[in-house]
Amino acid sequence: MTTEFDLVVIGAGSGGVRAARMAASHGARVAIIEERFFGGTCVNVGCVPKKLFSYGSHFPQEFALAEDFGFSVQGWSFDWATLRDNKSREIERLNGIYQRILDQAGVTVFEGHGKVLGQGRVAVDDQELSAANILIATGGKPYVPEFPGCELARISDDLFYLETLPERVAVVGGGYIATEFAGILHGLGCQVTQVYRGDLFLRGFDGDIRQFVAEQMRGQEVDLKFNSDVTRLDRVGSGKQVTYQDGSQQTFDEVFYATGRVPKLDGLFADGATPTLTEKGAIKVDDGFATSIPCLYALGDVIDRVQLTPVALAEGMWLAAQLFGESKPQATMDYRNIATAVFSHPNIGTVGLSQEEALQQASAIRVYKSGFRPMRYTLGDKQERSFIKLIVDDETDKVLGLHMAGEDAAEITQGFAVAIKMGASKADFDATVGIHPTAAEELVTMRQGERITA
Ligand SMILES: Cc1cc2nc3c(=O)[nH]c(=O)nc-3n(C[C@H](O)[C@H](O)[C@H](O)COP(=O)(O)OP(=O)(O)OC[C@H]3O[C@@H](n4cnc5c(N)ncnc54)[C@H](O)[C@@H]3O)c2cc1C
Ligand SMILES: NC(=O)c1ccc[n+]([C@@H]2O[C@H](COP(=O)([O-])OP(=O)(O)OC[C@H]3O[C@@H](n4cnc5c(N)ncnc54)[C@H](O)[C@@H]3O)[C@@H](O)[C@H]2O)c1
Repeated sequence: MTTEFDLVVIGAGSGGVRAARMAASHGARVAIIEERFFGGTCVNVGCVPKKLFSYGSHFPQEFALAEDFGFSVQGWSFDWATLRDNKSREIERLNGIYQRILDQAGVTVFEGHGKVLGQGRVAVDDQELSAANILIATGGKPYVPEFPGCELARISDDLFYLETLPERVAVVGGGYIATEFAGILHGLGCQVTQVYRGDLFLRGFDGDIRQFVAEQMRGQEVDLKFNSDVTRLDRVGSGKQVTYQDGSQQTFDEVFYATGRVPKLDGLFADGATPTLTEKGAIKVDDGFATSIPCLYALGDVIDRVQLTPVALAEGMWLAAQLFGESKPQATMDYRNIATAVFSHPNIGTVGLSQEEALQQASAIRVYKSGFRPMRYTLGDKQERSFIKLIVDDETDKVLGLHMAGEDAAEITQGFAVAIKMGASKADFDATVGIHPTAAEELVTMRQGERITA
């Protein structure tokens, strides 16, 4: 049988679209299959609508701040339906753009469910395609643990389409999504309880940052309930009653679960066509994104390495160049020093190692910390603060980690990520003349470090 396509991609999300476009730009005959929405999680129920809601959720704070500058902003009100529907309109526009980008790149688009039938064989619903290579970029889906009443839990997708905004909300989980949702919902006026089973949320982030964000959120009157596990959910009137492991109970209007995501493999493989999976149910790939089946590749959230859009994009570009490019990229994808942000209130920006990780790799480090009240807040009694931390290898002077929580943390961190990726030393930071007055200048004016040995 002749192959119709050099590459068939299943899933038109961040990784799939980028791989398809880039492969086509290298001259490959490419098809892509999408069953739900163009642009995938990030565009439809992830980064983009989340960030739009996050922008919205800062307005009450801005109105209050405006008073300190002499503006009178009284009598404002908020209409959830306007924010939700404006967001949905913008997402529809982006869906169209994604489809057009694929068309313009010469990628053949199929709308339907993609299924791997065997080596080089893919089905789109009832139609069969043949391909020299197949790429799985089907992403992930929310995971909710099994417990009595778990069917009453809402997932992150639901937030983006809620009919009405609940007054009292519980957000269960201590990762990116739960912490971002807690900030958004609180900012939009909900009474929020974030429930986390461990001592302190945001596991994996730098310890000082985790503490700082918890203090700031408590200061904003978000109820952070740590060391709490939900054992059951019951419907009580129009509310949902949470029972905790200690027997205590609380009733909310909505309970969101953000307890991680799992790879999306539903109906993806015909019998006998499933590649090897990891213990956590992700598709197992080698350094070149090859699965255990010849010419079958996978990348993005479905391989569960780093669940971030820019990582899926980078993996897609890498693979397209590797398979079809004239010049091959570096031997393997470089996952070191990937900058990331949590769009919580306050924002977190981070790149490189946390203090805990640095102490496992270096025999001694220097830690520079600065906590301050941003100038914007100094005219009134607002207690918003920012916190910045640099971690430096004491022997080599190389900056190993940069962490910030506070206003503009994500934007500031992105710029500094270039320096850290290039291997900047603390002396390089010191030799950089700051921009005054900014919060970011703090990062090039930190002089008093504390030496800590492993
Ligand atoms: C609430 C939330 C907020 C987030 N915020 C951020 C953020 O701020 N920054 C960031 O970097 N990352 C963020 N992420 C993570 C980011 O969205 C993902 O890492 C990224 O979308 C992964 O891209 P992907 O291509 O692997 O999968 P996806 O974008 O999930 O795309 C997979 C696509 O495959 C389709 N599909 C699945 N199965 C099939 C099938 N059998 N046939 C056809 N099509 C199929 C799906 O419908 C989907 O369109 C967020 C995620 C969530 C849930
Ligand atoms: N700003 C961003 O870049 C951004 C935003 C959102 C999501 N994301 C990506 O999406 C991924 C998924 O986000 P997430 O927040 O769902 O996952 P996560 O892995 O960040 O956090 C999951 C949380 O749920 C908790 N948990 C897991 N199982 C549980 C259980 N049975 N009971 C109670 N708690 C449980 C974990 O302890 C953890 O705190 C993230 O890892 C991230 O890579 C990125």
